[in-house]
Amino acid sequence: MIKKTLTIAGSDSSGGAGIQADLKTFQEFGTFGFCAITSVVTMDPDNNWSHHVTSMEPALVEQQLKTIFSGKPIDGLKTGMLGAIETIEIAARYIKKHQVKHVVIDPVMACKGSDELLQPENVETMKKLLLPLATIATPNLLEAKFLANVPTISSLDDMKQAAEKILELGPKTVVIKGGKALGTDKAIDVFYDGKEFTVLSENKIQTHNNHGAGCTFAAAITAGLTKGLSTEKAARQAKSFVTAAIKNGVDIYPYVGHIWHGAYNHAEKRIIDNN
Ligand SMILES: Nc1ncnc2c1ncn2[C@@H]1O[C@H](COP(=O)(O)OP(=O)(O)O)[C@@H](O)[C@H]1O
Ligand SMILES: Cc1ncc(COP(=O)(O)O)c(C=O)c1O
Ligand SMILES: [Mg+2]
Repeated sequence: MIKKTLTIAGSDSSGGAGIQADLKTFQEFGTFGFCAITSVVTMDPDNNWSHHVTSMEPALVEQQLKTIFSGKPIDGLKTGMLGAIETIEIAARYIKKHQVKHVVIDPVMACKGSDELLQPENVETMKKLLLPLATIATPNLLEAKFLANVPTISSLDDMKQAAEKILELGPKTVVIKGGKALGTDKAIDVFYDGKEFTVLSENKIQTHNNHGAGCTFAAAITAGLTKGLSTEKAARQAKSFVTAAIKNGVDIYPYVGHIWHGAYNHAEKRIIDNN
């Protein structure tokens, strides 16, 4: 039976991140994708592409979840941008009620190129209600800094220490994405399950086309988990998948460049195969 994967996240009107990234990735993995839209992000081409988030009414998010969960069980889900605080509470309630087996919490707080938190008021609720439900949490460096409550993360050692602190918030595993932001030659992520640190490393690609990388990485982990991979294997596969997507990115807008979610299967012809 085809695996059913759900994203509870925002819509990125520019098409590269958010639910757009998640659904495209779910499709590339051969899973059946669902989405509950929490918010809509628009970018202003007349004002330096500044981002604007409009949250959905929580009651409407709940109606979406009610619809989705009235069918056969969802095998795995991810959360991304969450909109209103009440939406976080609703999402946590549905995850618990339906005992979703694989839960990936991508604690989206900001968009690339900005250190400004889009919805700072959401951070505490996300920490308290969602992280304890996570099979894996996937913060980038900025998000890890806020979750671990540390002043900076600028080395592999800092990443490991932050990972230990984030694990105390309740997720079973955490992968901190060093990505482009970490000043290393390689694109390094630190995976930690409470016992061992595993460093996931790929060549760093010199490109601006990385919009949507984090969402795609988390969606790929979600799909991999539903197909029976261990958390570490799912993260490794997601890393290869997103690296191909970054390498084959596309220039569509003058401000940010998008990754191409289909690159692993269609440009590199490597074909995800873990049915
Ligand atoms: N320029 C790059 N070259 C190779 N890998 C990258 C690059 N930028 C990001 N990555 C990888 O993409 C994934 C998403 O990371 P990142 O872009 O930091 O997340 P986010 O989009 O949430 O900020 C991680 O595996 C990271 O290491
Ligand atoms: C709806 C939405 N979710 C998430 C993100 C974060 O995207 P990324 O995968 O680049 O971290 C964005 C960025 O614009 C967004 O618009
Ligand atoms: Mg992100």
